[in-house]
Amino acid sequence: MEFSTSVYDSTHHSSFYPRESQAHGLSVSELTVFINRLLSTLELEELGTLYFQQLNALLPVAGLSLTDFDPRWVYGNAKISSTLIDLPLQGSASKGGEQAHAYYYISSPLSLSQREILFQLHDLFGKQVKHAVSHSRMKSMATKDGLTELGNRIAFEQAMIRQRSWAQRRDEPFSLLVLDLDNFKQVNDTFGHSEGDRVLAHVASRLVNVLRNEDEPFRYGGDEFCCILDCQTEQQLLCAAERIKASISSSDYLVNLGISCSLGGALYRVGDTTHSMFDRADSALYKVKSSGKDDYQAA
Ligand SMILES: Nc1nc2c(ncn2[C@@H]2O[C@H](COP(=O)(O)OP(=O)(O)OP(=O)(O)O)[C@@H](O)[C@H]2O)c(=O)[nH]1
Repeated sequence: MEFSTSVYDSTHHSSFYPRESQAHGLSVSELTVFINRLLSTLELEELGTLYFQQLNALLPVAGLSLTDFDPRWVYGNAKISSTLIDLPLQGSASKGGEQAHAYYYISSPLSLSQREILFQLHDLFGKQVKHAVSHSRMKSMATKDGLTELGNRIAFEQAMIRQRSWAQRRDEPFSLLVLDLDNFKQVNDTFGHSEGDRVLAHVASRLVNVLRNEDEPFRYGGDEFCCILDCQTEQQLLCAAERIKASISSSDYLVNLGISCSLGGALYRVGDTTHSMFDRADSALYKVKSSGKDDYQAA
């Protein structure tokens, strides 16, 4: 389509806006394509700021000046006048259940037709944002464990692929720890499933707190967790396992419920697949389980 090269230059964000002189002539479908292309280049976290940036960029289409233009994020409602425009932000994060609104304070009163155009532009952009946000939520739901908020098994497998390719390129090993709770079934059986759920969430938060930023915990399934660790020697791996075990056994809540944990670890070897590495860690875990639990081993 011609406008992709003539009206927009996609090589850089700042040059991605419609050129003002041409913007007046844009049709709604051209604007939609423009906004879609913008969104496809954005990280969703940046959307809040960009939402305003793009709307500001589109204002000239309504023949508006940006002078004394003061857009703000506001939650809740405000009175609308010809110099105050209230635009609900579709799909925006809400605070206490209230939708966020963008309020535009404009120095000179707008005509009805200008306000109408502004609303239309906002609506158009808002719809794209809404789709992008729900897409991102769905993506996150697919890779996040709802109970513990850790990455789930899919996220673990994806992270392992990234980690293995990094290890191969850099010739730097990493480690995998598999953790299984001891006596967890007893909590479910004695105190009920929801207490069991609380235990799993508690263990997850302990893992998040005890691990370094470079390390990542996942809930693999049931009462089993995996940690991908930036440990390059067996000694470092065992040290991390000890730290995790100590963190679990220092929780009065877990100890009073009779919960401890068993861990098996494996260091990356050249040619390892996720499967082969997981199998080694899991067989180390199995040895710990069969020799009395509440301990760790590396394969
Ligand atoms: N509350 C709760 N329980 C779960 C969940 N997922 C799996 N479970 C239960 O977790 C238990 C895991 O079983 P096991 O690992 O054999 O139980 P365990 O008592 O820890 O056994 P050991 O590992 O030998 O100590 C089963 O009873 C499952 O029903 C969950 O999301 N919430």
